[in-house]
Amino acid sequence: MEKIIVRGGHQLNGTVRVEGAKNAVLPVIAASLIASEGKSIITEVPVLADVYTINEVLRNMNVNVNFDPDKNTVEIDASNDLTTEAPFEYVRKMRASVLVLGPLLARYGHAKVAMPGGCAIGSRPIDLHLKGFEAMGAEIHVGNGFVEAKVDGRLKGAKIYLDMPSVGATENIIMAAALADGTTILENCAKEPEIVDLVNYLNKMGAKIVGAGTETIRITGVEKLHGANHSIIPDRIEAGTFMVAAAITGGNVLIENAEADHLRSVISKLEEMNVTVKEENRGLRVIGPKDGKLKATDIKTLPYPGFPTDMQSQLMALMLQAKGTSVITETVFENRFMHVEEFRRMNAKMKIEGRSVIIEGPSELQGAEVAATDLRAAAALILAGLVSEGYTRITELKHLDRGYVDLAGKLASLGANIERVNEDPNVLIQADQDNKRMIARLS
Ligand SMILES: CC(=O)N[C@H]1[C@@H](OP(=O)(O)OP(=O)(O)OC[C@H]2O[C@@H](n3ccc(=O)[nH]c3=O)[C@H](O)[C@@H]2O)O[C@H](CO)[C@@H](O)[C@@H]1O
Ligand SMILES: C=C(OP(=O)(O)O)C(=O)O
Repeated sequence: MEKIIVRGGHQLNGTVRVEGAKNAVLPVIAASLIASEGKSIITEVPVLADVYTINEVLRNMNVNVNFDPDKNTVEIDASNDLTTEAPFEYVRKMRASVLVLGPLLARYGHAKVAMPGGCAIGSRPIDLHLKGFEAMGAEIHVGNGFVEAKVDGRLKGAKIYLDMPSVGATENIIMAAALADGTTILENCAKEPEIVDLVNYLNKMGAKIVGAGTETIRITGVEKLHGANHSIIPDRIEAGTFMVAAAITGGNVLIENAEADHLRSVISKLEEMNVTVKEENRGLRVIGPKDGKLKATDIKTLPYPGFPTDMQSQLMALMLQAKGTSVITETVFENRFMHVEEFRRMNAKMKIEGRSVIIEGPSELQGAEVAATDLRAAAALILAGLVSEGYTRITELKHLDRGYVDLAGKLASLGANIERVNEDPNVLIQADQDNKRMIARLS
């Protein structure tokens, strides 16, 4: 079994570079399906398990996908005749597989994708995606574990109001509307930077879309789209994770390629907590409090530009070190507190009250064996391990690998005492022997 083992107590210093954004590259690769001619070359592609999965989804549909992980590029040629199905084996691994629905429906008038189930952070339905397609004239059929969308001829432009600004629904509806007959006006849509990145790519492919990054997006349908070259924006959540790593260890880290404008809510909370954040030419410099004293604060997760739910668990790790009472309220997902139990195993003092977690800090964190419950929980447990007494062992790394490129290696390059190991689960090791072995390996 693979584990990450962290020995707490090391300050982080130096420079680290963030990769292209997972949540931008997945819709961009899905959108490449729409191009009936030409080739797309996508650069700044992070080498993540999710990128391998979306590439497989496309290959399974007869798209030529050529991923060069050494160059961080993906070349995509979707000009073949494609099949229009995404089976459960992919959707189960990665919910973002549902993002092929919009592009396939736009290009072929048909798409069949396994229904995504719930996941560790909530039930995550796709009703808003489907309502949008229906408003454009598609017939939706849900049965036998699949959702199938069909339209005779082209979709029709429509006025669509989203009940909530869902990121995935905004992306799927924009992609479907790109080839619709007429204009689609999408209101109350998501404003995340990843939406803007997707729209920039679609416009390079020949689409006519305005308003991305605002509440209303206007899509004038065109007859066809072609391949285009595009560079993925930096990952604001990976950047935010390193910001917390610097802050929690009282270090001084330059996070290259971090985009300050995408991180305003995170920067503002860190500053409230007594962390210094400086904008530099190459990125963001984050310096932990000189007196070592982090201040308690409250956060409420919200759609962009509010505080991102994908940074909630990392901030929770930081709040555990802050003096006083901090409150985190999760409003985006119904059940994104699974990591609280794992933090408690590390001696964290906190309680859940409805959609909020109340944290009494600072907690004297102790190393323990903990399991990642989702991707950001994995990162948060590693962050807590950086300041815990003794060794923290984090398992279930499949979650981490979906969204972070070599997080352990990058933290080690900044001075963390951290290692990824492959341990045989059949060998039972006494705690003291285990510790001796680790001391030999890490010190
Ligand atoms: C690949 C990707 O980009 N993933 C991000 C995307 O996920 P994703 O696109 O799945 O998130 P959404 O914005 O759609 O979900 C937000 C909320 O809306 C609800 N909802 C959504 C769609 C729908 O049809 N009906 C419905 O009720 C969801 O259950 C959730 O409670 O945005 C989330 C919110 O910022 C992030 O945490 C994810 O990292
Ligand atoms: C929840 C996340 O991703 P996904 O929507 O791909 O599950 C995330 O990136 O934290």
